Amino acid sequence: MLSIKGASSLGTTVSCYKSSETQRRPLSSTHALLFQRRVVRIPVVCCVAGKRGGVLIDTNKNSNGNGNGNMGSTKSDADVAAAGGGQEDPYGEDRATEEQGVTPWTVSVASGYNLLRDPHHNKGLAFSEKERDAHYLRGLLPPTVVNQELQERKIMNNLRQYNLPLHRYIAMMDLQAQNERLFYKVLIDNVEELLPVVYTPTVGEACQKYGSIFRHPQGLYISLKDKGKILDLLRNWPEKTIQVIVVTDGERILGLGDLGCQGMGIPVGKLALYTALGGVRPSACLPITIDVGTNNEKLLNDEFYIGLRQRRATGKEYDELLSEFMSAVKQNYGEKVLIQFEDFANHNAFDLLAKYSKTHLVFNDDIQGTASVVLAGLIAALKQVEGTLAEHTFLFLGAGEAGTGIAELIALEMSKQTNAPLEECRKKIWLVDSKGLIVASRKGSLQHFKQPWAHEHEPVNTLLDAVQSIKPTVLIGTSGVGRTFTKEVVEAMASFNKKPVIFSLSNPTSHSECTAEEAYNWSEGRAIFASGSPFDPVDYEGKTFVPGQANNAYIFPGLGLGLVISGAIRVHEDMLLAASEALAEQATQENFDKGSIFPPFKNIRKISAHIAAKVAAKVYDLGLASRLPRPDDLVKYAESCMYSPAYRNYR
Ligand SMILES: O=C([O-])CC(=O)C(=O)O
Ligand SMILES: [Mg+2]
Repeated sequence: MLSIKGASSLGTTVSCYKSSETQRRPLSSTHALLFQRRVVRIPVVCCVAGKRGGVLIDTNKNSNGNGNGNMGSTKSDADVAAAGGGQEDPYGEDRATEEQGVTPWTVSVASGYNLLRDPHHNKGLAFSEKERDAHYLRGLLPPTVVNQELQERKIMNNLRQYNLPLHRYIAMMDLQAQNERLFYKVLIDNVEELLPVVYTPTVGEACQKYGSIFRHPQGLYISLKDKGKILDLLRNWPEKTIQVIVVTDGERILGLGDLGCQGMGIPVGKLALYTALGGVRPSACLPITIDVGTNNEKLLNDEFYIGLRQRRATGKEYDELLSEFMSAVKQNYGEKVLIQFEDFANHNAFDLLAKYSKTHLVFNDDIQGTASVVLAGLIAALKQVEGTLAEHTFLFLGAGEAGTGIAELIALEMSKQTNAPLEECRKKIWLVDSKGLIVASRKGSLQHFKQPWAHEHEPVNTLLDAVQSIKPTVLIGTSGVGRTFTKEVVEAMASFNKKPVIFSLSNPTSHSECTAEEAYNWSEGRAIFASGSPFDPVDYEGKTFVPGQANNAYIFPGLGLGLVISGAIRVHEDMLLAASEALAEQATQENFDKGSIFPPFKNIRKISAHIAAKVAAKVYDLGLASRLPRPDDLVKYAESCMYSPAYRNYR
């Protein structure tokens, strides 16, 4: 465990120890070197409670070299709660006292001008009079002192003045870079309004224009040029205790295709949600983009493009870079860091997941996260439509990561419910790709992830013909192509289903297979509809429908929190099923009455805590947890671990 040993006066040299509760030992020479390299040479002022203070900026928060600062901790839930949010206070920052020393790994004290420019500690006008005196801020701020609530009101007021969502996005990113706690406070308190800004659909536009709106670097960029040096790059990142990494290679950003290095907006956005929705500490989150080039001609010719100007590396070159990356992550952060693969193209996504799920704690959001949220939606939908999962027939438009991932999880759940073999359950599920219905006669030319879905049937070329021939009760769009659920398709669904279940999951909004309005209008208000990107409520013949958003943002923050708090070392499909059940349980009759099969996002932190608890319980049951003992009340424990964005007082 880390500790900071006090130094009582200006300029005092601080001795460095890496300590555990029972043992202290001096730093090794390598650690000392590392330490020196990063020391910001300004006088060390603080650490003794009651003396003139300072804000500790620990620029080299190294732990035990594998990022498992608190592994095996047996602190009680109450201790964790007292630490004030986040996962077990990995830096010891909330617990430093005179009795309990903590190591000053390159500790310096932010004060004055630097403090105002440090996003982790800056409070802007909310610095109190006392803090302004203690931290050399006098004169650097106008005289007024305001609280965080007023700051939040001002930000929301400003954001609402912007007509363009992209301008709101830029303003939010600027806020994150200036005052992290205020950013999260604003996002958490206004989640329904701001989710479409920091996440889909606006993040899609931001990625398309990322080069020209680029102001300051976010996340870690690893490119082909860094081959052989990835471990060094990871060590350049200022935070050492990382719990969640979201990584993309930018090849399939939402439904927008190859955006190369500009895909960085996605890991940044997803991790903002890990913190805001799931309560993982921001300092424990690391967004990464792996730049292996892009095949997007427009970007290659764009003078503002920020990535490598070359076509994508493939084959051995690609595999070797990814393999070096995965090894470096494990070496630097240990076994328990969660790596979320995001927006990789199909041809890499399935292989990466299959390869690394055996050796790392990995999860593919587009395959597994989407599957888990859609299954939750179906479990909830079946409370309104008759029949069990196995009694329904499913048709997908799109047989990529989302389509096959959802199909597989549905089949798995069906198989668990009925004890029927998985292969039999798969036969209830049909997929259409760009070449028509996936049928047995196409097997020879199908990519491996589509093959389990090639059932006996004569060839069918169009979606409409497939709908008329298969007569599905559930139609799910994961094609990435907008407006493909035409009037004829929706009307056909409504002609043989009392309540057709229709999910248009492609993102962003412009790629949705149909709009909420179309689904309700064309089905005479009978559709049970959900979409991947948000749609406004729809009035149909005097009734207002509030369409649900079947977006993986419901699942990954809670799932990740559950994995982190239990110290999981591998992801198992039962954990995804547990997450689906937990989410489905949170939808109420009131939501159903309004036409939504999902609970509102405004309750997302509570929902995430429930998901985390169910996932963690599964991790413990499967013997894959490394954080022992198992807490008695996992929901309470999950809640107690969640980061809170309220300002801290600086002594
Ligand atoms: O980001 C989202 O909204 C959902 C998602 O993962 C994708 O569409 O790739
Ligand atoms: Mg995605």
